[in-house]
Amino acid sequence: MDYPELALHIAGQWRTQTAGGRRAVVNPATEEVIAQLPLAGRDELAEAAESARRGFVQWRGKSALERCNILRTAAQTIRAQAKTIAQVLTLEQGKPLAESLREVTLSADIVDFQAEEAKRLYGRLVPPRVEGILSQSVMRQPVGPVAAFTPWNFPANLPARKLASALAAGCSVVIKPAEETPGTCMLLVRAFLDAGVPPDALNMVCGDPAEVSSFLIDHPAIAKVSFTGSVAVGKLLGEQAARHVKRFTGELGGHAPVIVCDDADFPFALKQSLAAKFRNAGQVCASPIRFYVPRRRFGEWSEAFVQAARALRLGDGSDPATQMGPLAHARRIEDMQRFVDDAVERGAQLLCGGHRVQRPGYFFEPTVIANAPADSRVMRQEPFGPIAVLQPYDTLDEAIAQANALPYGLGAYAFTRDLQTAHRLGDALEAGMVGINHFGVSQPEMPFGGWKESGIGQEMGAEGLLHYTEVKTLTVGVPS
Ligand SMILES: NC(=O)c1ccc[n+]([C@@H]2O[C@H](COP(=O)([O-])OP(=O)(O)OC[C@H]3O[C@@H](n4cnc5c(N)ncnc54)[C@H](O)[C@@H]3O)[C@@H](O)[C@H]2O)c1
Ligand SMILES: O=S(=O)(O)c1ccc(CO)cc1
Repeated sequence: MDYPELALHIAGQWRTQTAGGRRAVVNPATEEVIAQLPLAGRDELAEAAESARRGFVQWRGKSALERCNILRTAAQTIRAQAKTIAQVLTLEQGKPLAESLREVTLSADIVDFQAEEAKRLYGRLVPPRVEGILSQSVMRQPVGPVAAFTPWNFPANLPARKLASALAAGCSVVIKPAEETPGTCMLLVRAFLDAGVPPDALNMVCGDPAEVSSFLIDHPAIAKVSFTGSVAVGKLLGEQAARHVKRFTGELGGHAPVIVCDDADFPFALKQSLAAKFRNAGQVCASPIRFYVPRRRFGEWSEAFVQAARALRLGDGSDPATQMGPLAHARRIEDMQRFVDDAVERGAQLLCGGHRVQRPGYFFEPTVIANAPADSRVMRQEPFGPIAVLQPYDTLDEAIAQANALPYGLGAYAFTRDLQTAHRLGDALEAGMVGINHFGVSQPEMPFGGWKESGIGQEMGAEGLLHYTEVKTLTVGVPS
């Protein structure tokens, strides 16, 4: 598999020689260096922001239909190149190739959906309350140049969400993908530019994350900030944006509960839960973490869960036999170990896993913990890895209270065969996305976003586009 030569896109040029030095990109399955990433210096960041300012004027001047057609062409290119992009994604991020392929084709679907939504950015005509007014309208206009920051867990999907919505709304973008996984984003950016997005309307930079985000958020050309990543960093960037009263969307961390009801179809719930838990090695913001299981069926659930977790085949994502790949980088391994050790020290039971796999690559065993005390770190912070926590409960009220007890609210799930219980849980669970009897809450047509500390705003769906717009009212009176 080939990994491309990396370049940044600044002020209409692809640049391989930049002022900020270079950083190695590593294959997490082998720990081998696969490329050198050029990093932007401050002058180049300023060039990118100024370029976005010019690009905004050009891009917002195009009709919605024109923008739609260009974005749909980009989606076609992404689909046509899906296999190549997926291979690059697996090389830099580690997930199994089939997962990468699905992610890339879904990214094309996200672009298509937002492209079509561009044509439906409707306004309203409001009857005037005084005489002499010809029209009183409410409209949506693009917010302006956007600074977008995406992490390494979905190197195609997360840039696609931001680029599709921002560009569909008529905004220009400076995107900073994670330095661990820049190749996939570079191929997406290329697809948009080849499709006809003006070169100044789409810049891609990399560098030191804190320096780049700080520089761009403060830069006067930037009107909106969109960030996906941890709650801690989201708060920092949100605060910085707020100081300039700049618009901010944050897709932050979660700590998703799963309530398995007494009446659930256990084999079905188990199969779905295992697939959702260990997909992308658990590095998914809406990944299920806390499984609440009726006490009388706890042993049955735990045994089956552990057996299936132990049976997972770990390996290089490019091997078709691999079911779970490595973690994205070395820091994640250290963090997993801290979560496990802390839980065990505080009295939780380690049912399986809990250690780094002794082989090259950042592999961590699928890990199952039971009866973790509420003050253990794994019950308070997102592990963002292959760790599941199994907790018994006595009443559904108690399970709901525990599910809602954390200051996060991204995904929440439940399994039940009873329609009334399904609706009760759908109403009671405090999360932006609730899945009953399934985990597929991330769809191009549906808004994706968190409650509480899990975020602000949504991406995808019709709502996703609105966050890249400002409301303007226009009142036209009779000339004299
Ligand atoms: N919501 C998500 O999809 C998502 C994705 C990746 C990581 N995370 C969270 O991040 C935690 C730690 O991940 P990590 O070990 O890579 O740590 P990290 O905080 O160093 O990096 C996480 C991501 O945020 C970016 N980032 C970090 N500081 C930034 C800043 N000041 N400005 C702009 N971007 C910045 C990084 O480039 C990376 O993409 C995870 O436990 C998880 O909670 C969340
Ligand atoms: O693969 S998807 O289910 O579409 C998905 C889910 C969550 C996230 C955010 O971490 C990205 C993609």
